[in-house]
Amino acid sequence: MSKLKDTLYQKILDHRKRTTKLLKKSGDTVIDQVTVSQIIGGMRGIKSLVTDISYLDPYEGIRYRGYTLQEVLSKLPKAEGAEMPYVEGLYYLLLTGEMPSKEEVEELMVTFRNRRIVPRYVWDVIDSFPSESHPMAILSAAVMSLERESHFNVKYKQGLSKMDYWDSTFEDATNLIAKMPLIGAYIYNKLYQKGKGHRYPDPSMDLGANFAYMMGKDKPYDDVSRMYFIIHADHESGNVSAHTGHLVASTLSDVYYSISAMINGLAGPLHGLANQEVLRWLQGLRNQMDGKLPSEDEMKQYVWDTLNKGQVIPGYGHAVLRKTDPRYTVQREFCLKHMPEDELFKYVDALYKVVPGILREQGKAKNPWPNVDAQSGVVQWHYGITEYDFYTVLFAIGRSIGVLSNIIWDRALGYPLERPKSVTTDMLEKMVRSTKEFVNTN
Ligand SMILES: CC(=O)SCCNC(=O)CCNC(=O)[C@H](O)C(C)(C)COP(=O)(O)OP(=O)(O)OC[C@H]1O[C@@H](n2cnc3c(N)ncnc32)[C@H](O)[C@@H]1OP(=O)(O)O
Ligand SMILES: O=C([O-])CC(=O)C(=O)O
Repeated sequence: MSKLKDTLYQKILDHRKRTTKLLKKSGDTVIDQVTVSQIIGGMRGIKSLVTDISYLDPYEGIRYRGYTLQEVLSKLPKAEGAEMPYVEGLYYLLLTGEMPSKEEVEELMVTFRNRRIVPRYVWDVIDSFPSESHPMAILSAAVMSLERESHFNVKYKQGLSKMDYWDSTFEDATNLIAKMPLIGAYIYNKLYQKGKGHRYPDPSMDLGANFAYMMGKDKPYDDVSRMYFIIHADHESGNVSAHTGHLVASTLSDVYYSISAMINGLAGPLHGLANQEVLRWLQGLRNQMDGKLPSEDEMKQYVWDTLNKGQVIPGYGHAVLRKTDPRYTVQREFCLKHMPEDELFKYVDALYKVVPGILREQGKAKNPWPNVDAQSGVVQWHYGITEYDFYTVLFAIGRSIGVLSNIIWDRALGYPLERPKSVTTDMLEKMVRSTKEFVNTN
């Protein structure tokens, strides 16, 4: 057994006792109450999921296993001369809650390298898509086509004990994380770099550096990839992509079905696709300006015009956050260091100064501050990835690391099939009436 798997197994054994005790001794304790507006309004704020991989505080932002993003980026082991840590180390941290040593990460890097093999039929699936297809549709199909590789499915058919579900799920998850960057880069090269062909992985490189190599990008794109995959990896369990992955996996569908579903959820413009929308929207402004930087008033007018058309400002607002997203800040600091003179970055920075005030004045959005998507596309654009349809594929590669870590733990703790209850509008109205009558007669 590898060091990671062994450490994980010990953690699982300890954690099972905590979950069993909670269920046995406190199963009836009330944790939350649900209002009509929560039921009609997308279940905001209802505490109904459990995960120890990450937690999102509305004012502080995400913590992975208790560590802020700044702590994760400074404490995880790095390659010699690299600014950003190994992505592989993040997987170790998310799974075990322990900050790995360099040796532990190196062992895991070998595991990943040995699994960077994508069957030929996956390339055929990708090649068979028409060129106008969205890269997220291609990614989703490519991941789902791998379903026949699932160890979990084989073992399940052989009669697997519930206690052992996590083990083959871990193997599937690790295989998929190793393959995702190869699939992403292949899609990019097929759609946008036709003449160049596809580069096969370099076994001497870590996940981030190898992705940059397969994309045909020089330094510091290796660090950009590491930063990007790490900061997008998880955002607790209620966001659409994480929740979808968990929900589908709760039926004991394998990780390929679950991550394909996760990808489909991420592909909507209110969620992950907002990062491409930001670039599309910014290009609209740029075109209007005929190359010159807009004045503050011109910028404000563009924002108001968008709102007055009944559209949202992409990259702003959030269902949980009530402050600037720390993932925005991490990328902003990277931009200030590496590309302060970039024209689009100047647009993004100028928007930061005007959009929150306008959203406050409009008075609808509960959070007027920027989220991760407002900054991520501009970094990619700077390094030559100007095909913004591709950006959510990068998000999906990162997000799969967190969602897969969660799915392994779901299986380890025996979480059941997810199945909340729905009611009819008639029932809601009756419940409201009976509550009012109760209040009036008491
Ligand atoms: C990785 C991520 O998924 S981060 C989010 C990425 N998405 C975006 O950036 C898209 C733009 N933002 C939004 O559409 C929203 O802020 C969401 C979807 C992220 C959150 O939605 P909600 O939790 O419903 O936000 P909230 O409660 O603040 O919405 C209240 C109203 O403000 C509006 N609003 C929220 N954010 C914005 C915005 N950026 N621009 C304009 N209006 C907004 C909502 O559309 C809603 O309007 P309505 O009452 O007419 O329906
Ligand atoms: O948390 C959310 O709802 C959306 C988000 O920022 C993410 O999933 O990264």
